[in-house]
Amino acid sequence: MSEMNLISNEQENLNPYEIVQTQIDHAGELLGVSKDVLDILKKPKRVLYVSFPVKMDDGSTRVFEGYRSQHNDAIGPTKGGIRFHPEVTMDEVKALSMWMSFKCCVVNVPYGGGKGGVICDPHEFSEGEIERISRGFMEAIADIVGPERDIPAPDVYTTPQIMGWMMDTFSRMKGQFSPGVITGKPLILGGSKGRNEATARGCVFAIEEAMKTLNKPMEGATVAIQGFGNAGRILADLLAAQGCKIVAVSDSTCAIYQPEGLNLRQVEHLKDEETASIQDDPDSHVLDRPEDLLGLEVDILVPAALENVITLKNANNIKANIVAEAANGPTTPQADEILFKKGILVLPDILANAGGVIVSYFEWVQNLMNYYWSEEEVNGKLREQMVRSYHEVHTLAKQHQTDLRTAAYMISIQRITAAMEARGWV
Ligand SMILES: NC(=O)C1=CN([C@@H]2O[C@H](COP(=O)(O)OP(=O)(O)OC[C@H]3O[C@@H](n4cnc5c(N)ncnc54)[C@H](O)[C@@H]3O)[C@@H](O)[C@H]2O)C=CC1
Ligand SMILES: O=C(O)CCC(=O)C(=O)O
Repeated sequence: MSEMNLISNEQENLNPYEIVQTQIDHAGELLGVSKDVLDILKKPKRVLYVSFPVKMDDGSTRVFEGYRSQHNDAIGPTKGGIRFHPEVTMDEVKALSMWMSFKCCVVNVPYGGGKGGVICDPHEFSEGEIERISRGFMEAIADIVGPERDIPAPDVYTTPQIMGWMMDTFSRMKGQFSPGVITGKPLILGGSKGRNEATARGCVFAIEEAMKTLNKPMEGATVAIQGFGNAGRILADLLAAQGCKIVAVSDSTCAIYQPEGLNLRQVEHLKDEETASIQDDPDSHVLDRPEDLLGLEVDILVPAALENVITLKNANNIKANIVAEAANGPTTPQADEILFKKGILVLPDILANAGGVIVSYFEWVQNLMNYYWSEEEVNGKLREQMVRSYHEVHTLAKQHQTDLRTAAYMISIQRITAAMEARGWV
């Protein structure tokens, strides 16, 4: 990490595509891999831009834009979620697809990385409009996805129901039932038991191992979580079940804090109410600025929302012992360097949130076999894969006296390089 020497007074670069390129260069340099290899890894193989018309409820037609990026398919078909968010950009989707490649490799899932995004805020639309946007996007990308080509999944503001509509659209277009084209589906359409909780559950397994590394008990550990959706909310429940005290959570509207521990049932109930919000929780107080959650004195900090939240500006304020990145790309390279110097153990996104794609892989395998596993079997295999990967990364980081992110990239780059060599690409 010390070689990075990235801290400067210049304004920080927050472009996620350039950030992932910096991360690749840094790990590649430590590994001594050739420039040819790095040149391949630093660009996605294919990025599709699409625009598609959608009939709105008021009879008007609106044109939506989106992207699907496929980074590297040396090891297998590309894989990764689809995000519906007003701030989606092509560079963001490219970066997310690249993080997917390294994520799949570090946990030994035989996929390359892909990612998609539609520029929209689903909160503005009716259910029928969201269905038509989902079907329209799948129709627009159908030529480049498929069970053996590229397999989407849920991400920010997309749901199992959306995966179901997309699967249906693809199956109708191809004239055959194709559950393996997408994962994170409703169970009745070939979804896997445990997929909905998998990102959070995998992150808990990584946190447990990290706490053992630090000789700290889970019981009583304090936790702050930014983001209260699929990843953050389920993490709160699972960590509370391990005896952790969830003292703060936030969503896109505000952050709430209760040093004695939040009443999670109450907060969840408010989150589910159409007419209420977590800020109505009578037993906690709303932080002046939502980002103040990041600087709370807690054992475990979990960014579980969007990119670039721990930056040069606030990294020095982070007081947690562990930062567990349930979100993709929450920490910038410059912030990473500061956290490393402060002795904070960062569980990097490509490891910490890999539970989602691990169980997506299990879902795809079950779809291809048309034979389905119990939840215990899924969770047991997930635990095995997360624990083994954590220790591989941690051991390498110790050997190289570097941070876990760099070690995770080193493992992934070695594996992708071996596949590219075996295929004769380099
Ligand atoms: N869903 C999955 O299987 C996986 C998700 N991830 C990552 O986890 C992160 C969260 O995704 P999901 O939980 O799936 O999305 P989600 O749509 O279920 O939830 C997103 C949550 O973030 C909150 N949020 C949005 N903007 C925010 C802000 N500025 N500050 C605080 N909270 C904010 C929303 O209110 C919502 O509670 C993303 O980075 C995603 O890429 C990573 C691996 C797998
Ligand atoms: O489940 C998957 O295939 C990918 C989930 C995802 O988008 C991610 O890990 O960031």
